[in-house]
Amino acid sequence: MTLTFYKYQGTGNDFVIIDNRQELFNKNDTKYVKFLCDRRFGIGADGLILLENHPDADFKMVYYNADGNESTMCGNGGRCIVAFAEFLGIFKNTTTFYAIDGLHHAKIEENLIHLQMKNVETIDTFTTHHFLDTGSPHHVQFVDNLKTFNVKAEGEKIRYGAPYNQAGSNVNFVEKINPNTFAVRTYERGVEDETLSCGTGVTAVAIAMYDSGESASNIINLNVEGGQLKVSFDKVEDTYKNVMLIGPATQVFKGEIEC
Ligand SMILES: N[C@@H](CCC[C@H](N)C(=O)O)C(=O)O
Repeated sequence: MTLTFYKYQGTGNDFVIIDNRQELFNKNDTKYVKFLCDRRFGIGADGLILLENHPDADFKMVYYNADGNESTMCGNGGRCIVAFAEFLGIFKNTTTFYAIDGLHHAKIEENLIHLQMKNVETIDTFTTHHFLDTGSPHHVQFVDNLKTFNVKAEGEKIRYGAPYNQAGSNVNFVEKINPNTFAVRTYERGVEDETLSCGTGVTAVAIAMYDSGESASNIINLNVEGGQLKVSFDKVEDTYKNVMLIGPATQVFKGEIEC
């Protein structure tokens, strides 16, 4: 049997995406998902996404990390699946879909995907870092010389260390470029390496920078290794609402693989 797949990337965070509306994909085969994401023996990706039917929305997103395990929300994957759903003709202009963290609204304007992320109420602030959940858990920490920083080695120590331990956290290292712009490099849990971009990660960085007074702007530019993203939000009392992750998402190729 052959499996048809699509490859997408959003600022260099890359995904295998499969139209699973007929529910033919075996969702419990962790080893097979890991194989599809393997860059040497499989197709190669940071994660795999299934597009499925949902009774109350245009579609449902199911996300797996490259290690083969289903995980929490993926912001760049969310932007890519919106582009894929539009390509399939599921919607025009605006859409709503379900992901593991609830309902998301999205639109496509001038080739950019605007994805509404979940509200953020809690930000834990420490002397060295911030921790918050933007759909996935994120540790946010300033470093000097981000360009030459060893993201994999330092990220791995934090991801597996206390208080995160085995459950882990994604780890974002940040440098301020100007009051509205931050450079970010992310170590991703479940990929267990640096990726070129992390959507929930830059969302966490933008909110943490505003919350800690590093930025007074509610529209923040994020420079990641794979390109540029924007995050906007409104702070209403103590909650960050209307959180939007904005950036490109591109179909790279379509293929078939034996399964
Ligand atoms: N690439 C992602 C985050 C994916 C989830 C993460 N690896 C986790 O398991 O927490 C993004 O763009 O948000």
